[in-house]
Amino acid sequence: MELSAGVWESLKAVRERSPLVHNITNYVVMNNTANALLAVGASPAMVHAREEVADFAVLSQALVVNIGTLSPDWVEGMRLAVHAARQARVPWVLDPVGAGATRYRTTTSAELARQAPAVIRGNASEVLAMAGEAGATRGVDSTRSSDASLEAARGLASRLGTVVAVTGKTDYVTDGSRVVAVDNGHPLMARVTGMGCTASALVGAFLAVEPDAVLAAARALAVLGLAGELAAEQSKGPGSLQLHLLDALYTLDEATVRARARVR
Ligand SMILES: Nc1ncnc2c1ncn2[C@@H]1O[C@H](COP(=O)(O)OP(=O)(O)O)[C@@H](O)[C@H]1O
Ligand SMILES: Cc1ncsc1CCOP(=O)(O)O
Ligand SMILES: [Mg+2]
Repeated sequence: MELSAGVWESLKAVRERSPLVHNITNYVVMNNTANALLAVGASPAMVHAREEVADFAVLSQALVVNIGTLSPDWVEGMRLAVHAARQARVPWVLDPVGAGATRYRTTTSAELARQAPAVIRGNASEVLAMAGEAGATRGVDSTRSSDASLEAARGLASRLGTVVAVTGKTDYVTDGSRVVAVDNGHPLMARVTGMGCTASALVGAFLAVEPDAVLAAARALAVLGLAGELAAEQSKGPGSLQLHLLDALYTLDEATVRARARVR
């Protein structure tokens, strides 16, 4: 199948099956992420207590672990959720927010990355840091282009036997040998916090309906990027972009997806 053509099939499947997506994510983005998952047709739940994460992970069709506002209790919850998800063969996504900025973020990301995530989705700085390049990260935003981290993404994917999705102007998804690029998106997206976190959450929803993790991630990123383009056409700035993005995710139709998804 031509790569862009599969985007609609997966979006349709998410809408029809409404997968339950378990998120352990950060305080900053919980609301945006849950709303984006609902808008795309999935069913979000934000569940992080150590006492319940394992039970919840096995009820879900995908787990998304985002270390954005990590603390020891939460990291323990992440470990328990990932362990349960792996046992139950529930695919899971790692978002290593701010990897490289502090030792705690870098070591926690590295530890979780060894637990067979289906996809690691990060920005260029985070992927470079996870690949071992010191000094690539300043905070949670990227200082590098996705192009500059593609080789690091390939190496990381090969080393871990996983799929790495590095986002930015162009998004790249790789398992170390295959590389799929997604050209959808808009620069205004980088001015709204939680856009990458939303990307990771949508990757979770698409993994629930598409077992090929490279395709699932690329299709999710195409949907988010295209929704971002449509939203930007109606927005004066980041505030209205956030609002219009949810409407665009909800109203995306087959003709628009087939005409404008740019996956190669
Ligand atoms: N300059 C840009 N042009 C087009 N799309 C962008 C740009 N920057 C970010 N995006 C899009 O915004 C989403 C979030 O990515 P990114 O900003 O890389 O993550 P993070 O928020 O984790 O730093 C991705 O889907 C990406 O394609
Ligand atoms: C600002 C911030 N600080 C800690 S987590 C977070 C959200 C980061 O979200 P994203 O990586 O999607 O921009
Ligand atoms: Mg991020």
